Amino acid sequence: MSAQSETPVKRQTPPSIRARKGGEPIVCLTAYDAPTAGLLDPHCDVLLVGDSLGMVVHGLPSTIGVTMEMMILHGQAVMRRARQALVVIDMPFGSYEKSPQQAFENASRILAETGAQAVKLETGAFAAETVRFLTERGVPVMGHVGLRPQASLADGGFKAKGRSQTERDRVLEEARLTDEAGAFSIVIEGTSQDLAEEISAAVSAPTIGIGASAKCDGQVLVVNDMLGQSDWVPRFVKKYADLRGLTDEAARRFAEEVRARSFPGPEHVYHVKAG
Ligand SMILES: Nc1nc(=O)c2c([nH]1)NC[C@@H]1CN(c3ccc(C(=O)N[C@@H](CCC(=O)O)C(=O)O)cc3)CN21
Ligand SMILES: CC(C)C(=O)C(=O)O
Repeated sequence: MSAQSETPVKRQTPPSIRARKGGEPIVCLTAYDAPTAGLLDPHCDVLLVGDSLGMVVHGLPSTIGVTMEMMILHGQAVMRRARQALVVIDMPFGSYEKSPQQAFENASRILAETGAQAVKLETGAFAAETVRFLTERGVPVMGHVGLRPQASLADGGFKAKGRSQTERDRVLEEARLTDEAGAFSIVIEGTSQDLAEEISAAVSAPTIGIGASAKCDGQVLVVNDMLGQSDWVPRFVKKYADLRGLTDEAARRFAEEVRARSFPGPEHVYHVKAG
């Protein structure tokens, strides 16, 4: 091999992520566009094209209005820059609930049109049959239990889970069913630490927490939230940067310089000789 040739990168796979159960924590962030995917890829095991993009990128009030077309378009953008991370794409509300067949049609379309390696489904008890149908047919599935944003209409908002024993038992059962149906990993969102710990111990798939404590096999956050770019964040978010502050200050300085006619300067002007 010549010195110039690029070393081929080995990409994470559903089995390589599954093998991380109880081992080195799985690092996951959401990504919705190509440049962000390129910046995050060297640091992450998994990049999730979450349906949170409806709220974070498109300004929708919830994830209910997100479409297959939106997921595919953003999935394609992320796949153009993700090199070694496993890329997982959310199935939007309405694309998988009707039947396992409907789920397979839409999941296979997402995989074929984006080149991503797996899909994620919010897995209430009803979804166990669907997860099995997909995994048996070659579609790697990430499950998602606890606070399920696509259930926000039925729940009356985004509600953390695990407050009553009945609710704890139900979420634990949903995680067990998702695991038995063959999911290669399971997101646990918005639960008490006890419940997250109990689920993580009960399932064979690695769990990836968001607002579910450190007692999971990995962690995920919405990238715009951890960069300090969102105007509102759930309380489980830690901000690692202040992009709102940086953006506001940069826009303010640009406006000031345009109004003062000090931008553009001589170095930003084309000097084309006449003739
Ligand atoms: N920007 C953003 N970040 C996210 O993490 C995120 C989204 N959007 N959109 C999709 C889902 C929705 N998520 C949410 C949305 C709201 C709460 C929330 O309001 N939590 C309350 C506690 C609710 C309760 O009392 O049970 C909180 O105070 O954080 C939590 C997760 C997580 N996901
Ligand atoms: C918050 C993560 C887990 C998610 O499901 C999303 O980004 O939609």
